[in-house]
Amino acid sequence: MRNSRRSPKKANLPAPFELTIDRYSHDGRGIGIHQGRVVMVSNAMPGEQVQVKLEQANTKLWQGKAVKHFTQSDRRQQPTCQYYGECGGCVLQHVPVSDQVALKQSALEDHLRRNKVPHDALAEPISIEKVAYRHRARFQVSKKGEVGFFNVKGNRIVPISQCAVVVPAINDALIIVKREAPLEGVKQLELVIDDTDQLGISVVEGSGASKSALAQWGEQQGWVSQAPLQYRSAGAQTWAKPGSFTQVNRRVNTAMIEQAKAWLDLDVSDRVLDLFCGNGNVSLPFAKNVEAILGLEANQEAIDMAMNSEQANQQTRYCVANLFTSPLKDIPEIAQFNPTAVILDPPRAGAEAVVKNMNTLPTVQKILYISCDPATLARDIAELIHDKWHLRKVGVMDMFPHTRHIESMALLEKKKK
Ligand SMILES: C[S@@+](CC[C@H](N)C(=O)[O-])C[C@H]1O[C@@H](n2cnc3c(N)ncnc32)[C@H](O)[C@@H]1O
Repeated sequence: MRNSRRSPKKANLPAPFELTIDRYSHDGRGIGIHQGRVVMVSNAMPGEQVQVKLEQANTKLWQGKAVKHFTQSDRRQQPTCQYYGECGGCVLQHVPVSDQVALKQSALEDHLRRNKVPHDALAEPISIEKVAYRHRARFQVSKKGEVGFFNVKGNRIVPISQCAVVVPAINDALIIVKREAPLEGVKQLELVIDDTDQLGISVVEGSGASKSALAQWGEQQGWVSQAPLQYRSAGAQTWAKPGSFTQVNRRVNTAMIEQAKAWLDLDVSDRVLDLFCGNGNVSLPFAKNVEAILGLEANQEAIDMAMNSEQANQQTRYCVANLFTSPLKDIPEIAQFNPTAVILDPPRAGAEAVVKNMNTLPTVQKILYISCDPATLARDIAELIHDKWHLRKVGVMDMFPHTRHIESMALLEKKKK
């Protein structure tokens, strides 16, 4: 009942109408005003005159897609992927990459403004690869055994034969998987390639039987499913098993770590606390140049991987901790550590509980925050600058070109008294 009042059923949605697009939304859709209502339109760019077919409408916001372009932006480019418009992944392909980066920057600035975070000009964005950048990809598998990605609405699988943003080796592996792999009981699978060109395969979602069947089949192809894969970024070696978190864009990952090093500017007297450390990807490259590293992370397997890195030594320690539920002061490993710098790389939910407790770590002078959601980043920075911290640098990293994802990095320094 409540739903039908807020959002009319499809049949009751207003008929298609003409709209002038004024600006981009945070996620790269076009925005126009129709009869006093904000309308967000996919596949529409500022300056364009389009016909909008509504897909959802509530009292404040209407959402739809452009089904006809009466005028087109001269910035519009022809999408190269045959699944554009259907696949929910690379929805910004009609926008040149430089404009995609600019709109991600303006989304970040808007979140900072809304959270009343003053800042200087954004840092130069990290933007490197435009296509074939993903070294790890998760594919949905339908009940009929079709392999692909979810559609734009996320309610149907679009079967695909090739993906323009994965590396060629994963596209080649995908052909073999579709042709030969035992996919019964598999709902989602991952294909990944490491920095030694070893392929990995794993079932992310599916029955127990499907996991062992696919693993066994993968091993017959010379691919791994249980053994760790090996990565090298910014001079450090890390491990991760297929199906585990790794930064998917290897070149942007290296550039991100190099930027983290340059911004933090640490020396041999520094003690680094790496929160949400995963397999140590960001902090292990600091191992030779600082006094000590302590990494905390919820996932035991990731911690085991960090401890097995070539860079792990007497001065590096990685431990399991739930950073959403345990106050920093109650985590015993931190109590004796006296960090001078904190690296924060949380999931999309951000690090609210951590930043609210940052004053329990009085020795910290610098915080480097890596974020996959500018809304929670801006919220958390606002909390910090309210207290003892200055925002020194902030900028975007185009980790996922053509998609709506926005990755950012911020550096905060403690205010001098
Ligand atoms: C964006 S990843 C970053 C990982 C790592 N810094 C890297 O670059 O590979 C976020 C990490 O936060 C971890 N995480 C999620 N929830 C957590 C929690 N409640 N406490 C601690 N770690 C958590 C995830 O397991 C994941 O490894």
